[in-house]
Amino acid sequence: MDNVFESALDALHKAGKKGNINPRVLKLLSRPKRVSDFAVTLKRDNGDFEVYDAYRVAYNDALGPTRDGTRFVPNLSLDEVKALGLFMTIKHAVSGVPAGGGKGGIKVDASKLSDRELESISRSFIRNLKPKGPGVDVPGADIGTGYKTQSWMLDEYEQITGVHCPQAINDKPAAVGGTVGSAEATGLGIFYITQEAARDHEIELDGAEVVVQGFGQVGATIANYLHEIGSKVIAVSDISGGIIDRDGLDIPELAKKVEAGALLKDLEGYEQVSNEELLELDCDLLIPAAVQNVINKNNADDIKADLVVEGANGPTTPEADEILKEKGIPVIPDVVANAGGAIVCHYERIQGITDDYWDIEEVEKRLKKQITGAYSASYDVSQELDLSMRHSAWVVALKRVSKAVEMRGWV
Ligand SMILES: NC(=O)c1ccc[n+]([C@@H]2O[C@H](COP(=O)([O-])OP(=O)(O)OC[C@H]3O[C@@H](n4cnc5c(N)ncnc54)[C@H](O)[C@@H]3O)[C@@H](O)[C@H]2O)c1
Repeated sequence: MDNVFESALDALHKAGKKGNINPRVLKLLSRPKRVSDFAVTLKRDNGDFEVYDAYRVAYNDALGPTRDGTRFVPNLSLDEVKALGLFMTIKHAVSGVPAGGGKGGIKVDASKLSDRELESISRSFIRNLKPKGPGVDVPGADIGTGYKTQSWMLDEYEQITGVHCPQAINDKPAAVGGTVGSAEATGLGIFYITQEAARDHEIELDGAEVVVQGFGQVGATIANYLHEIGSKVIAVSDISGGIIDRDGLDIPELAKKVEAGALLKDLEGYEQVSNEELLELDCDLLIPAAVQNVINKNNADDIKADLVVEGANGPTTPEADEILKEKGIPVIPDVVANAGGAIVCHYERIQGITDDYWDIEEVEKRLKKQITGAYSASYDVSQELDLSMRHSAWVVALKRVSKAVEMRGWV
């Protein structure tokens, strides 16, 4: 299935059937509630003029205001934004976050823009979106956006309304009303989930052999947490390729080199491994934390890990999911495993609304309780209905959305 939105709908209907979800709710969830499709213009530094496609999708808001990321990427499509809006609806629902799913973005290569140009399109995105505020829709960050763009978006929103309102935009730095712990939230959430899953599948993490694909914000963070508790991270990779050491890599040392700008393939003194070979290594735990569709029908049969925890969004295709299930390899799905960022965005909102800012211990304590709660709810349903964790996570989420939709009398 090539169309990303069709694949998302396929997942929706499969889970809906397995979970016996009200067909009217599935019908309602088969398209977004609201789509904004608009233009963002830019006067380039060199005098050129550009018009970019921009979108914001409010997928479903039965559980609360729509929330989540804004993607600045050159190949953005409305179907991709719709699919991501549905995924966020599921991720918030399974995590117990009182929010609906939203997503948006601009079809632009942000890496080719100067800071002034990036500021201009970030502000223009907010002006042209005409956001209705934190009770309706809250844009956060995603690929190509981050602290800088979110600070400009917040400032633009506040300039328009004339009111300070940190809860209107997510993923801001703490200096403008963001939360501490946001940068590590996804990696830390994956760490908590990995501890739960390792216990349920009888894997001793102390000394466990771990492979991590992707050594960016998510991959390096989870590799480091596991290294700290004595796991042997035997292989890691980035877009340039991977490195392997069966005795365990020195993750803090590697992180320093990568933060300084090194690519893994250029590091001297390491045995190299390709991204494809890395996924097929014999190990206790495999964490794909880079891009989508890396475990697919071509390599799923050769995966030898005892447990897969999805750090990236959509790293396993539906066909590969079936193959891994037949092989008895449990997969902890993205909607549960990498929900830490979305959960901590919720804490960012609470802190913005109350003007009461928490310390890191408070953020981490709440994250652990909330994300492991999502894991347990999904695990219990997977045992009860004999489903994969992916299907059970969707069923848990759909039941929660369904209840809210029905109580509101929408179907
Ligand atoms: N950052 C978050 O809070 C967050 C939250 C939820 C999900 N995710 C997902 O996690 C994944 C990683 O996000 P991130 O924030 O760490 O990104 P990042 O840009 O910080 O790091 C990505 C890493 O993957 C590597 N990479 C890129 N393309 C690759 C390829 N084709 N093969 C192998 N490696 C490749 C990069 O070199 C880099 O090491 C993405 O799928 C993202 O959607 C991130």
